[in-house]
Amino acid sequence: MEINTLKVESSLWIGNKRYRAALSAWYFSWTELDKKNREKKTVSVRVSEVIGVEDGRVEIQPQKKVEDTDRDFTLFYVKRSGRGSGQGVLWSLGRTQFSCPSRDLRDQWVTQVRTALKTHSPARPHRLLVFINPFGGKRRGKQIFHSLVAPLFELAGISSHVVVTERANQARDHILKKDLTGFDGVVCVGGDGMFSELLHGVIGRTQQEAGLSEHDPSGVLQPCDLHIGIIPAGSTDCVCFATVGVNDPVTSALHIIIGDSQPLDVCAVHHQSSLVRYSVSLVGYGFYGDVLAESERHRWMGPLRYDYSGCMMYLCNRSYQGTVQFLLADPGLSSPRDKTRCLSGCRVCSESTERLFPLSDSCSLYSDKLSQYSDQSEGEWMSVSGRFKCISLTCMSSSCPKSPLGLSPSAHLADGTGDLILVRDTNALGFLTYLHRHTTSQDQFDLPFVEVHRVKAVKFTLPPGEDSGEAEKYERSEQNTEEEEEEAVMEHPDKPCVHESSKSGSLQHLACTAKERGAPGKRKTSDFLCGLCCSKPPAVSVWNCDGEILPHTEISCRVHGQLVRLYARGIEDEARAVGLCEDSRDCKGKCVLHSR
Ligand SMILES: Nc1ncnc2c1ncn2[C@@H]1O[C@H](COP(=O)(O)OP(=O)(O)OP(=O)(O)O)[C@@H](O)[C@H]1O
Repeated sequence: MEINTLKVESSLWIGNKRYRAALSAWYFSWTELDKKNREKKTVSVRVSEVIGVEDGRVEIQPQKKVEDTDRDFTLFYVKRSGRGSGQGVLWSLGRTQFSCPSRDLRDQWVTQVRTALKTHSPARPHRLLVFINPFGGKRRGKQIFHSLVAPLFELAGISSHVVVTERANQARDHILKKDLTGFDGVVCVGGDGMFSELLHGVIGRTQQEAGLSEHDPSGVLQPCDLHIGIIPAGSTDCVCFATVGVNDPVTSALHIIIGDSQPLDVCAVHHQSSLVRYSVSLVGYGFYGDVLAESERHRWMGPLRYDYSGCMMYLCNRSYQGTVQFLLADPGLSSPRDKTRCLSGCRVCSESTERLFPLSDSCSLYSDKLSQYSDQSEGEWMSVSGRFKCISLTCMSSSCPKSPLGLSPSAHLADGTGDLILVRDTNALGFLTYLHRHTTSQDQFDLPFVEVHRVKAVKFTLPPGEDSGEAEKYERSEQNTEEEEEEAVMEHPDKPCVHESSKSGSLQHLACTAKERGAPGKRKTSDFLCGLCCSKPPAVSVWNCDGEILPHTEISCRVHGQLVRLYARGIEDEARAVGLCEDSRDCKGKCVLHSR
């Protein structure tokens, strides 16, 4: 079998220790030998996780240094360097310098490793379009890219075209309008807002090219070939956290280099027959909408604004009336309460690929765009009416550092479904219990006022007679305080704001307007406090769609299975990732995958 075919095998030295090294199609392994030729520990690196090989003794960090000796070569590879603050495994750049007995042998090793990389890692990107938001997070995007990421890309032979954005939506517009021939993927250096720009650009462009309308709420969308990479550099990096397991620029860069590919479900949100926005993590009404709206008024607080606004909105103790209709997913496939986790190599997601794209061959996964829903009947629509503290739809667990298991711990990244969580009106203590359970491993769905459903589509309507234009009114009432806005803009002149009139761009207008409302201590908070703190609570909330406020209250959502692909592999199970070599016939179980 090819797996056992050795490309090259010889004695090599690391320092003054002798090793028996072997390169097969899938692994580069080296075993320390003692003076009596007895084997000691073996280190084994998957060829797919080799970043590059260089002649001589090479260092790239903190600065590139090359000592061009003719019997040495340096191997760079993915090294698992422990657990991050979340669920996932931190990656760093492993480096080992080998010495050969002769120059010929050195050249043979280098050539064979490079050939193995070409043959067995075909999905690696060669050319990337990188967008850096210089204002994201702590404004370290440029520094993060140039000091941590660019040297890795260079080592791996990836050429990158870098665009430092000068305005909101520049990245989205660039992807929608410019010639992208030759690019294998697009990368953002920023937070969830930047990711969302790339998501909208990539999906929009793909639909344009396929001649499909994004505005039909029940239409099928063409899955996107262009991969998206995320280098986390924002104040919220939830999508990166949920798809890689850690928020670490080096880990993400290494996933991009080796061409990891994680399909992702996307929820399309429509109002009547217009696309409003795409979401991958949260579409939330009630509490989560109110917290976002409130937090936008306190941007000057930085990331603390979310905690502050969460407390304020909790104290307000609001609830809202409405009707939620939902289309159930097949309960035989998985359930939001089955206590499973969607980890790297998830069985439910990989079986979903076959179910969502049954006519595709493995080389061209998305060759038949219409296969996705062709064999599915719509299924059964259910309806729930009442008063809700919050309504959330999430296409992924939405785990984040504050909630390591997330909004829906058993949600899948790529099974073509979302989890709908309905939290009915309850007393303040009950709701606090629900919220608190997100920060522990206790089951937040095991409460009498909470229900969760795995769904393919959702519709929300207000009670008859309720004004469906309330979200717009909510916005307009905010615009009345123009003087205060001007002051806020004066205080944050470096956050330019672009107002747009296109359908999807209108959201940016809303978000921008909210961003402009940052003046501390000048706002009449009484409009927003209710329940415990004020007399007239609002009848209608707003929708929070991946951190943006939607301009409509009555919306419909449909999950599009595996619509985009990220340079990621889902959350790695540490035990499996750093475990024994899978090639047990070669190493007889003694081999450890990469040193730590
Ligand atoms: N040059 C720019 N100037 C102003 N805004 C920009 C610029 N480039 C991108 N943006 C916008 O800034 C928003 C926030 O960016 P990003 O997500 O990278 O950072 P963040 O700190 O995580 O954001 P947030 O403020 O939402 O927490 C995005 O919605 C993006 O559209």
